[in-house]
Amino acid sequence: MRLLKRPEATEPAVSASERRLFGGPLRYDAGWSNHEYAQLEGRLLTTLRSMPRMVGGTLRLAWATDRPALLTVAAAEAGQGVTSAVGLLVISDVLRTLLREGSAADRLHAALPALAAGALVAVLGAVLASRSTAAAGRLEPKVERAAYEQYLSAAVEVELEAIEDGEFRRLLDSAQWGPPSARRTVGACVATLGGVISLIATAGVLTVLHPLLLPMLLLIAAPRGWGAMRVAQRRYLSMITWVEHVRAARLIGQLLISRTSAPEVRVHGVGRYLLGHYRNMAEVAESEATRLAKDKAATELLAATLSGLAALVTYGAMGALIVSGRMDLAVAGTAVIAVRTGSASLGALVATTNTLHEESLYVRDLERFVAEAARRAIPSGGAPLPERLAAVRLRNVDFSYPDRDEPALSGVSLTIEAGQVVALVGENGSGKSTLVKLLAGLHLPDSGSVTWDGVDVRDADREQVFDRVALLTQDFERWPVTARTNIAIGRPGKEDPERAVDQASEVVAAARYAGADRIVEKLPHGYETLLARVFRGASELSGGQWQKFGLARTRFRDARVLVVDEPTSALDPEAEIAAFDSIRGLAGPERAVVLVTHRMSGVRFADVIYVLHEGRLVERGGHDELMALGGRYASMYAMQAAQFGDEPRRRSPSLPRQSAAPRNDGSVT
Ligand SMILES: Nc1ncnc2c1ncn2[C@@H]1O[C@H](COP(=O)(O)OP(=O)(O)OP(=O)(O)O)[C@@H](O)[C@H]1O
Repeated sequence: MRLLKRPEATEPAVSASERRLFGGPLRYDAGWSNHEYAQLEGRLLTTLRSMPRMVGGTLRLAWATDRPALLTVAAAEAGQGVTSAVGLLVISDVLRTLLREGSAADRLHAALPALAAGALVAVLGAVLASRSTAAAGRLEPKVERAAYEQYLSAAVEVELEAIEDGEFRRLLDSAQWGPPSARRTVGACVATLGGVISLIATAGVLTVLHPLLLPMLLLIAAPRGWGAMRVAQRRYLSMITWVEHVRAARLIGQLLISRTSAPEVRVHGVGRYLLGHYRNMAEVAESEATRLAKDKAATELLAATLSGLAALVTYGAMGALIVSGRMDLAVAGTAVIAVRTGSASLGALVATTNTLHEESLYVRDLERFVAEAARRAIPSGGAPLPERLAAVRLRNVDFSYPDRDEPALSGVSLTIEAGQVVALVGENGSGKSTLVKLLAGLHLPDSGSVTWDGVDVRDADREQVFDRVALLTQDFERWPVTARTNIAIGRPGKEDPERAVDQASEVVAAARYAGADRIVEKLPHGYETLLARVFRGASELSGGQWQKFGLARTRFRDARVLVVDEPTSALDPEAEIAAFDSIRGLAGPERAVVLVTHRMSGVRFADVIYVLHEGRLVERGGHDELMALGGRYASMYAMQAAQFGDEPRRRSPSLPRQSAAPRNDGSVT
């Protein structure tokens, strides 16, 4: 039986709103859309055959997290199957005793031991069910937690390049549904196991009672099973096809309530406009829900009719067998009960099998992600780096992003020495941030080398490379934690409870250094103020105030190479001057500062200035040297100075087409 025919009607109608807002149906570039194909090709046998492989991963996880709970569930479910089989045999025995000849009192008396045994078996069944529920309840959250930990730890260990790769991100996206699905898979496994065992038990008893009873049970249960499977499959297909539409409607809802859109929503009247589109899209989605409900009702009615007809045939056949003396009345009575319970459990089994299949699709995504993440993980171990830094060298470095034809860096060679303040300048997209990521070991060069005191980053223990870098990037993280932790998170390892006092004073010193102490003074709970407006009692900072916290964090990290990328973009003029002073002060005999900025005033003091243009290094030298050269740097500087009219224009502010000639190795003469 084919599980699913793809009815044309499930294709979402593109609403006028979707067309207007998104130019057509909104399709998330998400990995889970792959399931559509898995489902479309699904057939009952294929589903059943793939089941052990698909639930294997979850069961292995359950085995690893709580072996006793898993064994308890399995034993309790098997025990319940046995009790239900014994229960049926007891019923048969009781009926046989009650239907034989003799006075009612005698027959009842004779049936008492079997009745008592039946009661005992029922109690045992209930105890086993409660044991199974308790153990499964203990197991499920543990499996979800273990799966989520597996997901998160795999994600944090991969190379940055993987995180920026669209394919990998799709996998990352689809795998996030894996942990809750693993939890539900445990529940569905338990239900399926219980269903299978009780079905085997019922089938066994029926076969013992009369060989014709088992085929009869299947005849009655099959239509209901088919109906349950069909409804579940159609619901799933509809969910897959319509989820994009539902998400699009939800996206509009989020835009209406988000903080950043709030001013335009009000002033530009975007609120009423989007609300109308939301209603329009919701109505289209409701029509799909109505279609599904009608389809479900029709399927269930058809299944019930077929099942009723099968029951009629079965009971008719049983009647004929009884009349012809080929079936005992007591056996027939037991058979009626067994057929009813058996058909109900077969229907439930089909439904749980379907759930199991659905959930395990998501768990399989998680498994694929974990395997791929392991393949793309940052290698652990490697050559150690010397404790004191002498220099970091880039030699003939080429680097391209996977989805770009043009290289982001091409033949770049430069040296950063301890004690230096090195500035990287260049127009937008010239490769400054990319260079910084290579320097920090976040990306590896396609060719050429990056060496830390002679050790190639490819061979180095990357943890040691990271340990020696402090990063203050343009989009540095504004952690939703307290002011203190926002600074201390710069070096989480310093959070040793035994040196809590030291740490507190270091946080204060770092804040003072960056000028963040004056901000803290005005916060309602000082350093213990939570910085995230979304939480109750928290405070929010302005962009410039956050930059001061970023600088304080960098200072607190106290690394060998401090990289500061556009650290003053949101600062007022006074704060900017102070920030550049602080940055200059960060350099020390064993520490280098790499400054990336478009503020030419902040670059003047650098020991060496490197100018990048379209991924190539085109100029290098001190401020005076580069001004005298009259190349790209001099033009950029003159352009900014000219805006204030306080510096004589040395030349036209337009950038030169050809600046100082780069040497073959990418460095500049
Ligand atoms: N993650 C990425 N994936 C693909 N291309 C990227 C990525 N990051 C940067 N690029 C591209 O690489 C080139 C260099 O970018 P980079 O961010 O290094 O420039 P930048 O000099 O720091 O620019 P800006 O001054 O605007 O910060 C640009 O063409 C940019 O579009």
